Amino acid sequence: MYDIRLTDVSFSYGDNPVLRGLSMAVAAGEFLAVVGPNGAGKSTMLKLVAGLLRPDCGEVTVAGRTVDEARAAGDIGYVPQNFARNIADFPATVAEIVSLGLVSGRKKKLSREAARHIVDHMLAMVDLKDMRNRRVDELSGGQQQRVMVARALAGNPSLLLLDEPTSGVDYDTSTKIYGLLGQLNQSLGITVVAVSHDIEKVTRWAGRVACINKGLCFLGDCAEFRRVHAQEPHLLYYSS
Ligand SMILES: Nc1ncnc2c1ncn2[C@@H]1O[C@H](COP(=O)(O)OP(=O)(O)OP(=O)(O)O)[C@@H](O)[C@H]1O
Repeated sequence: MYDIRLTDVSFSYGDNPVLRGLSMAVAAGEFLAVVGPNGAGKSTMLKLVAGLLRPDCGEVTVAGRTVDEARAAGDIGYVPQNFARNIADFPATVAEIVSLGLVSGRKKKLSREAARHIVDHMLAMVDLKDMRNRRVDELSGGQQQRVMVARALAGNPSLLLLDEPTSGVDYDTSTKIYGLLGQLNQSLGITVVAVSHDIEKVTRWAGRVACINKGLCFLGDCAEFRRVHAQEPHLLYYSS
C-alpha cells in the first residue's frame, strides 16, 4: 500500500517551470530522504503533498485519498523549512506552540486535561518535557525544531513531511533530530519524508532516497544511492 503517490505531476511558479512529469510513490511506513541541488523543486514537491500547492497537471494522492481529504482527516503533519526560526520571536510557550497542532484532524473538541496529556506526551517523545512552560524564543535552534516536530505530531498524523528539519543546527543536534525521526518511523510506523542536504545523516535512518531535479533523477535504497553517488554522480542530476 502506498501512502503517497505522485502521478505525472507538473508545477510552475508563473512562467518558471519547477517540476515536470514527476511520478513517484512512497510506501506506508517508509522513511524517504529527498535530496537534490538548490532550486530543484524539493520544497515544492513537499508542498504539493502537504496540500499547500496544487499541481498544474497530474495527481497527488495520500493513502488513496485526495490531499484535501487526507489533510481534513489530519493524516498529514508538515514541518516547513525555517519554521522554527520564523516562530522564534513569537511570544508563546513550548506547550502553547505544540497545542496549535491539536486542532488538525480532530472532529471533537478535546477537554483541557486530554489536550494537556497529549501535549505532554508529544513533548516527552521529542525529549522536551521539562521545557513545556519555557518561551519558545528561549530555546536553541535544535530544541525549536523538536518543538515543531512535536506540534506536527500532536495532530496524530500517519505521514510526517519535513523540509530541511536540521538546517541551522549543529552536528550533534542534527544527529539527534534524525535519530528521533528514525524512531518515530520505526516504533510508531509513521511514514516520514524528509527533504535534506545532510545526506550522510539522513541516510542513516532513511530506507530509500529520492533525488529530485525538476523531475525524478533517482529513487532507490541508500546503498544504491551511495554507490551511484560515488561512481556516477551525474546520474543523480538528470531526470529522464
Ligand atoms: N513562492 C515562490 N514563488 C516563485 N518562485 C518560487 C517560489 N518558491 C520557490 N520558487 C522557485 O522555484 C524553484 C524551486 O524552489 P524549491 O524551493 O522547490 O527548491 P528546493 O529544491 O527546495 O531548493 P533548496 O534546496 O534551495 O531549498 C526555485 O527556482 C525557486 O526560486
